Amino acid sequence: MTATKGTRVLAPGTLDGLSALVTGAGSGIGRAVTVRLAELGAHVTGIGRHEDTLAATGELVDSGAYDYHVCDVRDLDAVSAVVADTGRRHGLGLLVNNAGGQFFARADDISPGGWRSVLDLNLTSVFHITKAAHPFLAASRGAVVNISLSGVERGGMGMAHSIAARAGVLGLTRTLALEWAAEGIRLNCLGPGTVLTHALSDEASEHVLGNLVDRATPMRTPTPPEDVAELVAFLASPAGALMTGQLLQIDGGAHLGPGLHMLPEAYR
Ligand SMILES: CCCCCCCCC/C=C/C(=O)SCCNC(=O)CCNC(=O)[C@H](O)C(C)(C)COP(=O)(O)OP(=O)(O)OC[C@H]1O[C@@H](n2cnc3c(N)ncnc32)[C@H](O)[C@@H]1OP(=O)(O)O
Ligand SMILES: NC(=O)C1=CN([C@@H]2O[C@H](COP(=O)(O)OP(=O)(O)OC[C@H]3O[C@@H](n4cnc5c(N)ncnc54)[C@H](OP(=O)(O)O)[C@@H]3O)[C@@H](O)[C@H]2O)C=CC1
Repeated sequence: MTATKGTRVLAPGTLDGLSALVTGAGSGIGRAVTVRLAELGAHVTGIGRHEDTLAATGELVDSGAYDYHVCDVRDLDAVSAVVADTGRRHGLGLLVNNAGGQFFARADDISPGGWRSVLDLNLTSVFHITKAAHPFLAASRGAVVNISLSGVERGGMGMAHSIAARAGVLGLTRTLALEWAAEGIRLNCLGPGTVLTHALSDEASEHVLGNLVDRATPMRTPTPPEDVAELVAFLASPAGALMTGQLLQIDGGAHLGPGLHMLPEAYR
């Protein structure tokens, strides 16, 4: 495995005056996105369930550039209220739907409750948050970035619920890109490959590093969260003004390889 370091290319001040809302801002990709948006001049409001991690993200950015709300994105009334509060106080030029996750299991082992839980987190919450953000995004001619998965269009073993949810998000993204285009609102999906955040640390490293990175990623490198953050910032910047309805893979070519599967036997 070769690891690349995150790369910063956008100029300081690129996002001056932007107000952004980032779900899952307390860790991993969401934290990297929050830090980079703030560095580029944005004000960021973070959402997550754990106050300690959300507060720790705040220690990485200039004071005044960040605030947060403790909220479960599956609590649709509560999260809609957070979106409205943020929009009223700061305006809203960028929504990053990043909070997400799943357990890894073959489809036969996913119960109705397990299915509902993952769909609620990765699809239903995205619909409601984005809808709540609509009036504020219309006022700012703003943008939405939905964090998806590399390979969402091809399937991934052990992730039937999550892949179905992210495929739903892709359909939602493209539909709203059409419905809201006249208001100047743009929506895109990013598909990271294997990102070595703590969320994957419970998985056997032999599988994550040996199979997902070395065997299933043509460039044999994980995706740095900072690279995902730079692409989010690009899409929010004037340079992304004509990009909408896209799924951008940022995965070292993993979508072209044998697939990212969460069942190790897929690689035997
Ligand atoms: C192409 C590919 C690209 C692949 C791209 C490259 C690799 C990608 C790797 C992706 C990495 C990430 O996304 S990392 C990101 C994020 N972090 C995570 O995913 C960890 C967080 N995960 C979670 O919190 C949970 O999985 C999740 C279900 C979403 C949380 O929901 P809840 O808190 O509601 O969970 P619970 O109440 O405990 O359980 C709800 C139901 O789910 C069932 N359930 C929970 N865990 C279960 C398990 N291991 N096996 C079976 N069933 C399970 C329970 O039995 C319940 O069902 P009933 O008993 O029937 O009611
Ligand atoms: N790591 C990887 O390899 C890849 C990850 N992704 C996706 O990127 C996104 C970020 O993942 P990553 O940074 O790796 O993992 P993390 O687990 O670090 O991030 C997930 C974040 O979402 C928040 N979150 C989870 N559930 C909820 C909820 N119900 N309400 C509010 N916030 C919630 C968590 O905060 P808290 O627990 O405090 O609520 C956490 O900050 C996810 O959608 C993931 O599926 C995509 C491709 C690959």
